[in-house]
Amino acid sequence: MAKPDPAANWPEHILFIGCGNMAGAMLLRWLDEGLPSERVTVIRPSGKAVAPGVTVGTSLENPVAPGTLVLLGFKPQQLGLVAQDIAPLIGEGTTLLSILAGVPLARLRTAFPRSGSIIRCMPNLPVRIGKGVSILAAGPDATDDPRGLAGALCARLGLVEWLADERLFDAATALSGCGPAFVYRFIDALAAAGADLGLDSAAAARMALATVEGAGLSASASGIDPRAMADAVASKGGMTRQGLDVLDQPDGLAPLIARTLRTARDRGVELAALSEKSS
Ligand SMILES: NC(=O)c1ccc[n+]([C@@H]2O[C@H](COP(=O)([O-])OP(=O)(O)OC[C@H]3O[C@@H](n4cnc5c(N)ncnc54)[C@H](O)[C@@H]3O)[C@@H](O)[C@H]2O)c1
Ligand code: PRO
Repeated sequence: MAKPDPAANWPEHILFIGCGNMAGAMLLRWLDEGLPSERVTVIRPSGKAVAPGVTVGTSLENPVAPGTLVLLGFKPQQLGLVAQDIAPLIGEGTTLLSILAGVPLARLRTAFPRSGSIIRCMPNLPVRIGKGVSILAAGPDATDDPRGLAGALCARLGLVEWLADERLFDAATALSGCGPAFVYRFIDALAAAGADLGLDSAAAARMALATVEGAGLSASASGIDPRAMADAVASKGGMTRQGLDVLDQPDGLAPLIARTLRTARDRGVELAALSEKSS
């Protein structure tokens, strides 16, 4: 039987424009998954190495070859300045995958008028271990192959959700793009509350992290609704219900999280405006 080709099902080339925390996590996961490193070029002002075998440069000098997937991994506020330099080098046959928070497809098309299909992607940091979430949206000018390519690449990072209505992109970003930070805050708060009750603070931090990890994994393994999972923890007449009653008060956890997501979502509109101003 023929050996599987490790280079199969990857784009001919992936060009990263900017490769910090988020794009770096995506790249390292794809390399772990078998993406041949010689197919990757990274452009970043620092010129610092990313991973063995990956070519790194400080600026884009030559036209990008058709068949290349170009991942935009810099900050939304830098769009105008970066596009001014690189857009003339990105033409037909390329696919643009943008992870820029807040920046709509229409703005990306204006910045990269000659590029092939443009797809918006909102990943989150757990992609590094294949447990991420990637939200995807494409405009009507995106053809089937680039959509399939983006979907397949993101499937290697964890859950993929396509959004039919791009207007919900900032809401989805607030939930899963920003979500890990909100969960990390919860872990911190759980640990601090335990320490406040007299536990050793390092032990409380270990317990809080393992509790959130175990709770997430068991909810996803069981497929049971989290509300029912909470009820299973709350023995009748026991301690948990008293705690849940505090969280469930009218000014408790639900309105706090709703306000958190709304505020994060609304920043997307401001980022879109800043991406307009940066040219
Ligand atoms: N951090 C996250 O969890 C997360 C999640 C989803 C999406 N994003 C998006 O990812 C993008 C990057 O965010 P980050 O948190 O990784 O920030 P970061 O600061 O870690 O990375 C930004 C990268 O852009 C590079 N850069 C700066 N100027 C550049 C230029 N002129 N040309 C090319 N590269 C340039 C920097 O060197 C750096 O590597 C943002 O658009 C953000 O909205 C981030
Ligand atoms: N990090 C990016 C931001 O904070 C987008 C989601 C997570 O804007």
